[in-house]
Amino acid sequence: MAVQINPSILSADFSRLAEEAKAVEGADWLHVDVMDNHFVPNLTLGVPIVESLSRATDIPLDCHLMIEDADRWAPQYVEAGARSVTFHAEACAAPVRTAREIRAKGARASMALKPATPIEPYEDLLPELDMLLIMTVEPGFGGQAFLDIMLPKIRRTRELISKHGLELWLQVDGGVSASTIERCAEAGADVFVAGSAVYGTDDPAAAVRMLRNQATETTATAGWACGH
Ligand SMILES: O=C(CO)[C@@H](O)[C@H](O)COP(=O)(O)O
Ligand SMILES: [Fe+2]
Repeated sequence: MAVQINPSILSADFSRLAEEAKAVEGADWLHVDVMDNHFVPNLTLGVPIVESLSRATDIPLDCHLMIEDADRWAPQYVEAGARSVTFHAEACAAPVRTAREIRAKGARASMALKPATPIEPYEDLLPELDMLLIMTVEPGFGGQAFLDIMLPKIRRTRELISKHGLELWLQVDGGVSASTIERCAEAGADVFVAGSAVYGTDDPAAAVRMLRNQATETTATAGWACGH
């Protein structure tokens, strides 16, 4: 029953991605932010770099697609080596079909919600997913301040997961750091993405360990049970 810490390479040095992956050995997943300059006002990387990175590291890749036309692209990221693929609800025309395609190709299927997107309309879809990502900043950039106003949504999502008895992981992404991770864990998150709080330090592996300890301690005393 362990929490998971996923460093985001958005805050790493893009010219040394393989080394930056080694710098966080012990992390559960490597979080890869794919941005297309349409869904979000920023541009990062695509399928060829995910392919190369998946060959360069043993840490499984958790691809967060901040791109339009997610239905078309999500399966291609599984083929590129991603073990988990997250599409945005706001960018996906057929989330059930897309989630099933991701799973059929052998990866974990995940859906993300921007801060203004409520969870309630998606309650019936949750069994189709392996993870739900609640954005705790507006997507597009690393290093933004954590949005406390997302805590009630995390709490409501955890309640829905419990109500339906699902094995769904609940990920938070954006502004997660030593000063915010406990609030997220207390509200019900069990998978934590951290970019600047990991790669912005001198010792990224130590930052991962510290975040893990904090989240684990909080989870142990929180009123909900971590599902993995
Ligand atoms: O998806 C995103 C941003 O859109 C994130 O994954 C960021 O990379 C998180 O960076 P920090 O807020 O942790 O610095
Ligand atoms: Fe992300």
